[in-house]
Amino acid sequence: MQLGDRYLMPGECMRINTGAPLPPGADAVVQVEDTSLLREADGGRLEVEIEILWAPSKGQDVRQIGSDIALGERVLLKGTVLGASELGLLATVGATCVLVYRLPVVAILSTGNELQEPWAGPLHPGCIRDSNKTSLMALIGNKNGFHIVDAGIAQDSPEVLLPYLRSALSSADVVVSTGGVSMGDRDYLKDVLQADVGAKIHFGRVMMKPGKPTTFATCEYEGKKKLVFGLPGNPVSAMVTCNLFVLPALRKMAGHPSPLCTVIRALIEKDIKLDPRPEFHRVLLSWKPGISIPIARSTGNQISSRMLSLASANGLLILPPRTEEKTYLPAGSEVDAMVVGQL
Ligand SMILES: Nc1nc2c(c(=O)[nH]1)N[C@H]1C(S)=C(S)[C@@H](COP(=O)(O)OP(=O)(O)OC[C@H]3O[C@@H](n4cnc5c(N)ncnc54)[C@H](O)[C@@H]3O)O[C@H]1N2
Ligand code: MOO
Repeated sequence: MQLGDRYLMPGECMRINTGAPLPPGADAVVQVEDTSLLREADGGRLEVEIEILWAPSKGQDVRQIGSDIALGERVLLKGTVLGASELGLLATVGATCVLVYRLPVVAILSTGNELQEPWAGPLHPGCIRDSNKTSLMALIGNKNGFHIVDAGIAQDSPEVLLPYLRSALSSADVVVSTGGVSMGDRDYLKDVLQADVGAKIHFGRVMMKPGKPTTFATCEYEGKKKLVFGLPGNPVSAMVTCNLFVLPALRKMAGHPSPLCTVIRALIEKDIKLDPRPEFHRVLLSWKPGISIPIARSTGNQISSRMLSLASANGLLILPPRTEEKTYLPAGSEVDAMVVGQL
């Protein structure tokens, strides 16, 4: 008998697969393993009589029409981030064309005479490999899904920096540079931004560790508003300030309803000395059996050049500045921790 051939009468049943429509007249589904075949015909091709081993109840294993999505039900709210499940929902209802925020394009620029491309062979005297661009491209692009442009490595001179900056501004909505924002005599970024690009510097120093020289500017370029984040050159400082300033701004531009990083409470494993600046201390957060709050283990020496302090970290403890009365936090203290990696 084919589905829809005729109405099922009491005492009759039909074999169907999961998800198939219910034959007219049927009001319950019994799993095949709860039946036993009593009689067959046509050399086993026809099932004539079965026994149902457990009495079914009405409506058993039947998904009512509208039980997943009711008629007229709203499947997504405006401002929802389209993750895997949300995209699947849109596919389910055939909504293949939806209005979305355009993701910002981010140009990433390294600055410094001492920088060599990581693939450029052995280091020349006095040089180091540019690691910031790789880290930031991975964090902003691969991990957070924004469009990125490699804006190169600019030498520390206004004449070289300006064309790099112009090209970055032209190709992106947001420019993220590293280096050249502190007090050195070759730190030209702020000057070039103000004098040559007409940018407004909103802030150029922040009371935090790491990240003191973090700079934020906006400008009008080729008729469009652009954002410029001048992050410190120290590799840890660049990554921490990217998490703190750049990613929330990008999420906001992309219409994210909650652009800030997730902050949870954690217990510090050992005493931590406080710094005169509020500090973002790199830690590994993990849970011990029977304790519901995570334990924060410091990743060791916190100097802002030491990427090893960040490589294994999944959290940044938000530590208060040192005062005369409070110079350290004792082991077991509960503090806020920003989540920056897989927990
Ligand atoms: N007189 C002062 N000097 C410094 C201050 C200050 O307040 N007064 N602040 C210090 C702090 S804190 C930081 S952080 C650094 C940041 O300075 P810049 O942002 O101008 O960065 P650079 O001097 O260009 O570089 C610092 C450090 O990082 C290395 N670096 C730079 N770019 C990269 C890269 N792409 N990949 C890997 N490493 C990079 C660079 O070689 C330097 O060693 O200023 C302090 N000084
Ligand atoms: O503020 Mo800097 O980023 O500590 O080294």
